[in-house]
Amino acid sequence: MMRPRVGHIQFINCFPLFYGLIEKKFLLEVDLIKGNPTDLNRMLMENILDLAPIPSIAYARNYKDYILMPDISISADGEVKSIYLFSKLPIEDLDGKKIALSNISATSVALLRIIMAKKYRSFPDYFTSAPELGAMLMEAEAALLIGDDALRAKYNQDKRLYVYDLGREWKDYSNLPMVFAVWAIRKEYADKNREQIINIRDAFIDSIRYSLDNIQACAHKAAQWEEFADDYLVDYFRSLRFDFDETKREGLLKYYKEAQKLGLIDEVPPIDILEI
Ligand SMILES: C=C(O[C@@H]1C=C(C(=O)O)C=C[C@H]1O)C(=O)O
Repeated sequence: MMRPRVGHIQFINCFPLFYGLIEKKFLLEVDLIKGNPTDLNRMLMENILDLAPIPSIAYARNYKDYILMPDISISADGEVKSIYLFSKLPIEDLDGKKIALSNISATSVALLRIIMAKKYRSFPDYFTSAPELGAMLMEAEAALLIGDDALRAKYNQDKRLYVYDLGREWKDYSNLPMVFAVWAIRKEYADKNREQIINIRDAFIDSIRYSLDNIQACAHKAAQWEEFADDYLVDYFRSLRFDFDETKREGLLKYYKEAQKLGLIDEVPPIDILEI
């Protein structure tokens, strides 16, 4: 039998999922393929992967081919600490101004458009850019970074800039958590491989629990090749949410409804979760 082909987001936010797997040697039983979230979605579409974490908005665009893994997501209920708008002006003053968007983000790009339109009644002039803050701010009034780029830029924050956490902005607007990534499974694969999926789900849940129980060691390892102090990542891992409970699903549905109203997705998909 083939080993399941599982995607892995190459961001620090996924480290707690990964750390326990390394420690417990579960990695030997799956083929783990790394990439950024948008690449992983493409590989899932092309049947190079069986299941993968993907930007939550990518599920809305491909839901007919996918079913969702229960119980895991990458979410935040308030501050996310790795999705920031860095701005030269207060956010209230960005209507009609240029905003540079990280080209590795899908979910947060749409989230920013929603927040600007609904919370601030602003319609900036958006353009996509490589995720390099200095270069972005040469051309734009504000810049959106996600993942490790955002963690690094915030760690070395330029005090002249206004900084807005999009998890916080969303919570203030909707009073709900925000789901940034979901685990999508190809439907064909899900139909035939229930046992494997249960094993993978359980391994991830064990891994997250192990990582959070050993959070100092986990953060120390994640910070190994970075300039961050361990505690910066301890704090980060504690603000992320890795479950996919009722209120997360409610938050996700609300996000999809808002995205659909702004024409960012064609339809609001059902939150179709594999029953296992
Ligand atoms: C929390 C994060 O969520 C990520 C944000 C994504 C996006 O904006 O498209 C996609 C996947 C998530 O890993 C982050 O990377 O900072």
